[in-house]
Amino acid sequence: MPKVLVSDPIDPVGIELLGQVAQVDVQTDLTPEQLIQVIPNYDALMIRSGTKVTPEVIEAGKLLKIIGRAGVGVDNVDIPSATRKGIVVVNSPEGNTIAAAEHALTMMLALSRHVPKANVSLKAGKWERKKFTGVEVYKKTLGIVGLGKIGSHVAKVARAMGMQLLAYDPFLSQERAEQLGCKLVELDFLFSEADYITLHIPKTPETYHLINAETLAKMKSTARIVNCARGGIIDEAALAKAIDEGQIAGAALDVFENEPLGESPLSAVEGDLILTPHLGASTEEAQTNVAVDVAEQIRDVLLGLPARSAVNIPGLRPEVLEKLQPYMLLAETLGNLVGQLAGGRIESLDIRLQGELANNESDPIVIAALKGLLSPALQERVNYVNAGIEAKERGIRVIETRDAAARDYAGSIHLEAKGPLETRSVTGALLGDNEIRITDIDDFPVNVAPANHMLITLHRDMPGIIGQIGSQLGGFNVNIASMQVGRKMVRGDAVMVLSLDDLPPEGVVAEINKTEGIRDSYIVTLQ
Ligand SMILES: NC(=O)c1ccc[n+]([C@@H]2O[C@H](COP(=O)([O-])OP(=O)(O)OC[C@H]3O[C@@H](n4cnc5c(N)ncnc54)[C@H](O)[C@@H]3O)[C@@H](O)[C@H]2O)c1
Ligand SMILES: O=C(O)CC[C@@H](O)C(=O)O
Repeated sequence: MPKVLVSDPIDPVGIELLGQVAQVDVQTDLTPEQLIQVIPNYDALMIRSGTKVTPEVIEAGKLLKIIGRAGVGVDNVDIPSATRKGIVVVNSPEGNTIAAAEHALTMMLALSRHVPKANVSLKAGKWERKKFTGVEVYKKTLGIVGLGKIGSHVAKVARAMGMQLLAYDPFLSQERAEQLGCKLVELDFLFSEADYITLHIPKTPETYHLINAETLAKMKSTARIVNCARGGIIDEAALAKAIDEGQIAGAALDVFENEPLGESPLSAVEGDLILTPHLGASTEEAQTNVAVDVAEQIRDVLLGLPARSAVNIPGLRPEVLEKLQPYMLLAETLGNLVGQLAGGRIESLDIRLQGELANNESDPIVIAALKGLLSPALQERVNYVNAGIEAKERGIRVIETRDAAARDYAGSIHLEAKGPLETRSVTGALLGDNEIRITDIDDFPVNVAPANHMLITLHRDMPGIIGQIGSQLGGFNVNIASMQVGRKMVRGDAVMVLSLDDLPPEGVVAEINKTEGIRDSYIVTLQ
């Protein structure tokens, strides 16, 4: 049974789900050193934002196949290291969207009405009504930085509260912003016009310290900032100074550059500053959603199935995945076949998507073809995660073309692998029940189902040659399950494809290559 380590608190429903297919160990108080010590025993790691999955953890995780982040942000996982090692990293892109958006809105309202301070005052026996006079959000301008899933929900609710909406998101269309009632503006304009600024962006090199002394200086003295996105987007020392000096009216933060917060200039702020300990996703509903979402993906990957929200392999919507999955298998089989035929060094792989496939997303098919191509050399070390990188590192140029006019099959894939000395090609299609058929080898038409063991010969079409190969295989005690010849002209060049019941012993190829008329022969293993 595979083993899963759960190193942050996860809703029991997720652990139960994983328990159906794996041994699950929950250890939520491991130090970084202890994590490195235990991780070699595990096939999967399930985390929230607490565990830091460093390059050292990934290096030590010799058996690791998947890291599941029960949440959105994967900035606590070293993705490049995981990708290089072929480890799938999955998250739950939508499970906590509502929770995080509602927390941002809660922070905005609590800040406007001094809720935390009024609560403390009242519990201290005071009745300070005038001191805690607040402001309304109605008719105020909200600047949303990042109009993705969470930002969009904030926009919908804020609009319903009567706020004017500005948004900055360089990756979003004007049309989408308008649908949400937002005016898409430049960042400086948003900073100078907004009464409230709420951040819903990832932490990237571009967004690090986006809010700093210089940008704070552009804001209104009545501006209030909410950050329920990621620590590090705000320069905390600059923010503390801006609040205490009255440069802005206040801020509410759920996330911090260092978590847990520890010693920080924020702790000493006397002005309006609300802090919560990364609670954005902490609702019962969100924790159930993310636990189930990620546990299901870990289960699937451990069972050899694809993950639906992998962050380091081409992401696919479930409906697209359902359609493309059989073609991915076809591409992988063809890649594997052409890789074995080409042998040795491959300089480029031409991938032609034909028929209905020409109008589909190609990334998953390209990745699957590369995985197949490299698997004769790399075996299980290549997978959907690292196939692209491995191909690039080997200098394999990938050329993608599309031919919607090809009509022999609904959809088919043609692969051509060029090496320094020769070029080999294969084509394949799917039949009725998504059954794979190899329909061309080196442009010779065939119609063969892939088999575990196959013998493929390039030969001259001449009387007696098929019988001779049959007898030679019989001499090696190898049983032939099926046989096909593909030729373009009588007594010209041809290919012969034999599906075999047994793996031929060493020496078969050398023996067959001695036969008159045989140009070359290959033992191929597919499936
Ligand atoms: N506090 C919490 O507990 C909590 C919970 C969930 C998510 N989050 C965080 O909230 C943030 C948003 O999550 P989401 O699910 O909405 O993500 P998302 O990917 O749906 O949206 C992010 C948006 O930011 C935009 N963006 C990227 N770079 C930008 C830039 N430089 N300037 C402006 N816009 C930029 C993208 O185009 C996208 O529209 C993430 O950082 C996530 O980790 C926090
Ligand atoms: O695990 C958590 O509670 C935080 C999750 C949140 O930051 C996220 O990015 O999904």
